[in-house]
Amino acid sequence: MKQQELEEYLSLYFIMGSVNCSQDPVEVLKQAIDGGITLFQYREKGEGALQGNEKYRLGEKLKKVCLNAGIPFIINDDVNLGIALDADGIHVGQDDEAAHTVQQKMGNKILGVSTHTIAEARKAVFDGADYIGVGPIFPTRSKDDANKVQGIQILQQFREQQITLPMVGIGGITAANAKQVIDAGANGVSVISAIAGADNVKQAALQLKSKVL
Ligand SMILES: Cc1ncsc1CCOP(=O)(O)O
Ligand SMILES: C=C1C=NC(C)=NC1=N
Ligand SMILES: [Mg+2]
Repeated sequence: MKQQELEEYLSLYFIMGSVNCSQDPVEVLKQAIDGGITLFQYREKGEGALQGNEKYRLGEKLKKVCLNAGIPFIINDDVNLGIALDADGIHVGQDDEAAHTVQQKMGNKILGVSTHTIAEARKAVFDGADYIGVGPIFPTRSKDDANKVQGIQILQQFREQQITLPMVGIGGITAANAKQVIDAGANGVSVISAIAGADNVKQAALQLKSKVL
């Protein structure tokens, strides 16, 4: 996929698993798509997350929704699930399978890597990542083992250090702070609770979308 095309997909990158939703996850995804999300990551993780066949079956349903909407479907962490579901890409953290082996397994699928330091960002570039997730930018309650809060300056620092790879900010991003994340140099924002936890999911996505365009 061309860098320019991927940068557009990264504009409003919704991440969600059953743990993050009070409503049916399939309905939440449909409403988020109606609200204008541009990319989706299935991240089934944390207390009470689905496992095995249940995880696979929900993934299958969510992938179908993305396929119908023309939205790329990314799997978090679980490379085998990504391959089994023929996902459009995989997102891995520093403690997951190494990016370069995932690249080999997934062929020319989208490869995203979580980074928290300039060294990790440079390694992700070297390993062939297509984009990097950078954060947590603001305090977050959606990841219990999140690294320390970085603020938007980490995004500015990465650009100053000539990291030109597409990148999204993640962590505590809402309609109130999304614009600063873009102004600091991110190509888009990654969001879990501001959309998945909203009473009106479609409205929440629409509001965020208006801040990142
Ligand atoms: C997966 C992840 N990585 C860094 S913070 C985070 C959680 C983001 O969730 P929220 O958008 O609800 O703060
Ligand atoms: C931890 C993460 C960081 N960034 C992105 C985009 N996804 C993740 N799961
Ligand atoms: Mg991970």
